[in-house]
Amino acid sequence: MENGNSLTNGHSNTNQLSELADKSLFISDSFVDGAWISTERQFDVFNPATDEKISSVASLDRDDFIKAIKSAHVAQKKYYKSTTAPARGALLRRWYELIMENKRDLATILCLENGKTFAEAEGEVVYAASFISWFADESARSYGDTIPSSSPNTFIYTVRQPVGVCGIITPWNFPAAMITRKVAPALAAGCSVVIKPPSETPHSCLAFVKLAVQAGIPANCIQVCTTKDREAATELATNPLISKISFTGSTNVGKMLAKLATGTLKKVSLELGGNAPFIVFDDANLDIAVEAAMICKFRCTGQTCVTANRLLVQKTILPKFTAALVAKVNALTVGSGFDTTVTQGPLVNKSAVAKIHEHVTDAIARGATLETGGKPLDRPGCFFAPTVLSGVTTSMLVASEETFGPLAPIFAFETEEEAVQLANDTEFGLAGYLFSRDASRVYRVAERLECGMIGVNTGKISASETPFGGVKQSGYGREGSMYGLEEYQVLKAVTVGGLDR
Ligand SMILES: NC(=O)c1ccc[n+]([C@@H]2O[C@H](COP(=O)([O-])OP(=O)(O)OC[C@H]3O[C@@H](n4cnc5c(N)ncnc54)[C@H](O)[C@@H]3O)[C@@H](O)[C@H]2O)c1
Ligand SMILES: O=CCCC(=O)O
Repeated sequence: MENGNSLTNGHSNTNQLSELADKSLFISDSFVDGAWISTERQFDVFNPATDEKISSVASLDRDDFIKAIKSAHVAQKKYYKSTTAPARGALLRRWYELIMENKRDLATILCLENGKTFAEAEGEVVYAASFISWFADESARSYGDTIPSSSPNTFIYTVRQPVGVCGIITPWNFPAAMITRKVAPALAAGCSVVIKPPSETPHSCLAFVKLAVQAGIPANCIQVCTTKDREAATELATNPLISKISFTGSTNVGKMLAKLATGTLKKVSLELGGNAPFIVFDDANLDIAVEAAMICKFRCTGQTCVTANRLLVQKTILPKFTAALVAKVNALTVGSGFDTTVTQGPLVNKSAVAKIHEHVTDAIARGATLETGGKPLDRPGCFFAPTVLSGVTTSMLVASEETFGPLAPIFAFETEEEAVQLANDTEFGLAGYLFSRDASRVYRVAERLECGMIGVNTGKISASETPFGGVKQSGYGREGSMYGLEEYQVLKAVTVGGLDR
């Protein structure tokens, strides 16, 4: 035991990989122009629970990206012309089924490279597959309009057409779901994609793509360019054959890519960082609020963009809420995600550990109280003790920066007005949460929070049917839901004149 959180030992890569039922799903090549390709230049991938090297992966250069984009451009035209929307839906349905059949292997690969617990990894595989299932159905529900014309003998209608070749760039925290949430609607719409997966976790993407090809998705319509060369990856934002770029990741990189994309006026979707407020009013059901805080804060070891970054708690219930949260945090078990007793995996790398440590040290230096945790764990891997701080104020780093780690900082507030003001005092606007049993207050506060997504009396807001996305500097565009398909489409208006009526 350390800091109240129990520890378990690491699990080696070789053991986990030898247990894959289908070993061919563990791939270290890129997939370009319908072929698996390797390169002399490679980058290494590490197991964050043990620091062991897992693999060396192909590191593509700009010319490889250009080749993939050209090939995806030719393929997209053929794919759209030769498939109906229901036929594209059927391909996605088959891909979904193959993912579910290979769920354990996919979760093993994901757990190994990302570190999240095996249960969470399996959960992510199912979550990732749910977007494919959703867009398999949505594919056929893409409607245009008929429009009464102001000119005689004229008829106007609209059609939704695929935008073209899409560049997809994703982060490591959800190595599977961030890819399927983009690729499934793109393929459903009749687009082709060139994916640049994160260099920390490329293997999940490669395994998913192998299954897509097995499902019958035309090979050149789904290309994967693994690389450590970020310059080369910017080709996705500048190449004129790319019509759309969809990015999930940090706000700085998103802004830089959006600027590059204006050069050729690409359609752009950005799912960026967050700084979610989690407001607990004194009329809330405390058990529900504490349980939600645990899910929302400590899922994926605090490395989700919708994680509760700031816990705002009404003064009257502060001692009770803090004690209940600390008790739950002390019951967490930290270690390798493959250990079934573990509830908290490692952080993704050493710099993630350094960032949370900086936030904790800064907050304590400025007067916060350490309730539990507070330091990196002295063992191999990238571990930080799950931490609760109370007495946190807006002068501290954690108030304005996304920690992206297992740190629950508690701020106190007195009035509803103050809570809303504190919650909105950030440049970000992805998710927000509020806990109250007063229906009018729920409506009022949900209306005033400057966020793209709100959880009321729940910490779970992500689902394939719910529009996912932010406002302010958390980006624009919506993923999943009935709105997700149109991000990959353009609306064409057809005016037919000279009709004989
Ligand atoms: N809003 C959302 O839906 C969402 C979801 C997950 C993560 N995120 C955010 O992502 C961040 C963490 O992920 P990260 O550290 O991987 O982010 P990141 O921006 O560093 O990287 C994201 C992706 O962009 C690539 N990349 C980085 N620099 C690039 C460049 N110059 N040119 C081209 N590609 C480049 C990376 O290799 C990776 O594939 C957090 O801020 C988190 O909030 C947001
Ligand atoms: O980290 C961001 C995505 C997580 C989610 O989809 O809930």
